[in-house]
Amino acid sequence: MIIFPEGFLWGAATAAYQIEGAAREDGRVPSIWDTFSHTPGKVRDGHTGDVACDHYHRYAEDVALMRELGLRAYRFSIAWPRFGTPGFGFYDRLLDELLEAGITPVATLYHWDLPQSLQDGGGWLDRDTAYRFAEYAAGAYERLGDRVATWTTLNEPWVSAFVGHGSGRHAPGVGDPAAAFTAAHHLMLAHGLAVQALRAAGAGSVSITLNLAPILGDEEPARLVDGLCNRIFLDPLLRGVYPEDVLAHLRRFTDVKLDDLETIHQPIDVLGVNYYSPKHVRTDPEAPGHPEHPGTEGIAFVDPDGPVTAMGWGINPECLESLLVRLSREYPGTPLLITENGAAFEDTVTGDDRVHDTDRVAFLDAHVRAAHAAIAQGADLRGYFVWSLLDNFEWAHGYHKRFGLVYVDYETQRRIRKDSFHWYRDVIAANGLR
Ligand SMILES: OC[C@H]1NNC[C@@H](O)[C@@H]1O
Ligand SMILES: [Ca+2]
Repeated sequence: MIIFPEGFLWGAATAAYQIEGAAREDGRVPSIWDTFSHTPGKVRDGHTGDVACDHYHRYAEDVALMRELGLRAYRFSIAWPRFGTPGFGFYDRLLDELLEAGITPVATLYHWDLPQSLQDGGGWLDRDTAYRFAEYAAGAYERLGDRVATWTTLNEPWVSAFVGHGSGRHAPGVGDPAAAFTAAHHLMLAHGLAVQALRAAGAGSVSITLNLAPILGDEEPARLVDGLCNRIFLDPLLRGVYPEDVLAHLRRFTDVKLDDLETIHQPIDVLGVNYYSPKHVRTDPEAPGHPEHPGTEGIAFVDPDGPVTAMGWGINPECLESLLVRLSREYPGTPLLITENGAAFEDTVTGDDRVHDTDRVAFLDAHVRAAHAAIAQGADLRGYFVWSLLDNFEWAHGYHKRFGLVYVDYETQRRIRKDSFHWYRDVIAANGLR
C-alpha cells in the first residue's frame, strides 16, 4: 500500500473560461479569450467558450459530482470579466455549494481571461495592468475572502507571457520576443502587488501556480531552456533575483524596467506546480529556435520517443518525482501543491454509458506514485489536483482534447463518469494506492 500523509489535499481543477460558458450573462464583459476564440483561424473549428460546459448554470450538479468523488478540495478560477458585474454573485453560489459539500475552495484569480478593455490599454505589456490586477484581487477578497481557503494569484504566467506574446498561439496573439519577456515581468509584478493587497485585506493563504518542466537532453541547451521556462519565474518569486544567465539573455530583447524584485518577492504559503511532461532539447546548428523560447536559435526541441498523450506530450512520471525533489532542495521552505496533473486521451462512450479510459487511469496512477516517491525523498507536498474535473475548452484545441475525469457530451451537456472517476474516488477514500 502507498499511503499519503494525513490530510493530503486530493483535488481536481478547472478554470473559468474553459467550463463556465454564459459568456454574456449577467454583465460579463469580453476577455482576450472571447476576442481570440471569435477570431477566425485561432481556435480549431472556430470553437469558443461561449457555452463550454455551461457550468455557470450547472454548478450544483458539478459540485455533486465532486462530492461523489470525495474531493477534499476544488481548484477553480474566478473570471476577472465577471468582477464588478451582477454575475460575480455566481462565485457566492459556487462557494456556498462547495462549503456545504465540505470541499476546500482553492481560487485562482487569473487563469488567462484578461478583460479586453485592459488589453486595449496595453494589457500585460503595460505596467498599469499589474496595478489593476492588485485592485481586482483586493475586491475579490472583500467579496469572497471569508470562504476561499487559498488564493492563487496567477495560473502559469509562462503560458500567458510566452504562448500569448511569444508565439501568439494563445490570446492576445502577439508574436514578439521582447513582448514575451516584458509580459513575464509585468505578470510577476502583478503577482507581487496582488499578494500585498491580499495580505493587507487579511488573506491567510496565498500562492502562485507555475507550469514547470524538467528540460532533458544536451546539457547546455537544457540549462538555457530551464532558465527561460523555470528559473525565470522561480528565482524572482522565491529568491527575489533574476538568474544572471536569464537576465543577460532577456536583455538581448528588452530594456523593460526590471527593478521590481522586492515587490515580486513576496512570501507565499505554497507553490502550485502544474506538471504534464518534460521538454526535450538538443544542440542543432540548423535549428531556427522556438518562438515560445526566444533566443533559442541552434536549439532543437525534439519530440519525445516513447508513449505520448493525445496532446503529443511524453508520458514521464519520473520527471514529476525529480521536479518535486529539485524544488524542495533548491527552493526549500515553500510547501508544494500539484495544482494540475492529467492527460488527454481519445475517449469514447460505450453502449453502457461508460468511458473505459484505461490509459488515463494508468497515467494518473503512475503520477500519483511519483508524487509519493517525492514525498519519501523529503518533498513537502501538500496535495494533488487532477486536471481536470470535466472535459472542457482546451484553448487553441477547442473541445477536441478531453482531460476530464468526467466526460462532457457537449450536444446535451450530459456528464458521464469515466473509469478514472471511479479510480480516483477510491484513491481518495484510501488516501493512497494499493
Ligand atoms: O493543457 C492542459 C491544461 N494545462 N494547464 C492550464 C490549463 O488551462 C490547461 O487546460
Ligand atoms: Ca494601460
